[in-house]
Amino acid sequence: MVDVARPGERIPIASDHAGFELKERLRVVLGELGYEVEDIGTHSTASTDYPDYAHPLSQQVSDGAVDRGILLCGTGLGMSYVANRYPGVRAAVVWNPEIAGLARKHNDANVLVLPARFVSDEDAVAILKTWLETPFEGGRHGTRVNKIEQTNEQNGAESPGSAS
Ligand SMILES: O=C(CO)[C@H](O)[C@H](O)[C@H](O)COP(=O)(O)O
Repeated sequence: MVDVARPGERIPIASDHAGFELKERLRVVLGELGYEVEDIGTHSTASTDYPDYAHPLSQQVSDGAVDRGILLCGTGLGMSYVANRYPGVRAAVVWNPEIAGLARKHNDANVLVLPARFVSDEDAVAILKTWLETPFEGGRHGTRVNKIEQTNEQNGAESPGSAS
């Protein structure tokens, strides 16, 4: 589980070419909010492959080198596919501030994924601030989050077809 972001915290951010311009905007906002931004790239609008940027950021979050990270691509989907393959990563594609809050409150999302071609700069900033500042609620949600990476057997669920 991750706490709300703290001033001075190192936060990696990465995008493909479709998310580059919004990444540049959010880098400035993160700096203004007092965070240490690690820009993994990409560094232009030249066509790139999103996994090349999602993998290094997700590995850092999975390893515990950082508490959280931010990914951007056109739809957010490709970045989220990659990030959620990493143990301990809970990457949420978010397109409005309400979902940003719920991704933190209910899902303890530690990677924010923005669909850069489908959100305005204004909404993206509101989403980012909500995600950084909203605590996880724990309780029943903690029970559920803990089950994400457990197998059916560990969860005590009956395997499909096991009913006698
Ligand atoms: O999620 C994606 C791919 O699954 C992103 O939307 C990419 O940014 C998008 O596919 C890039 O498309 P392009 O036509 O190569 O610019």
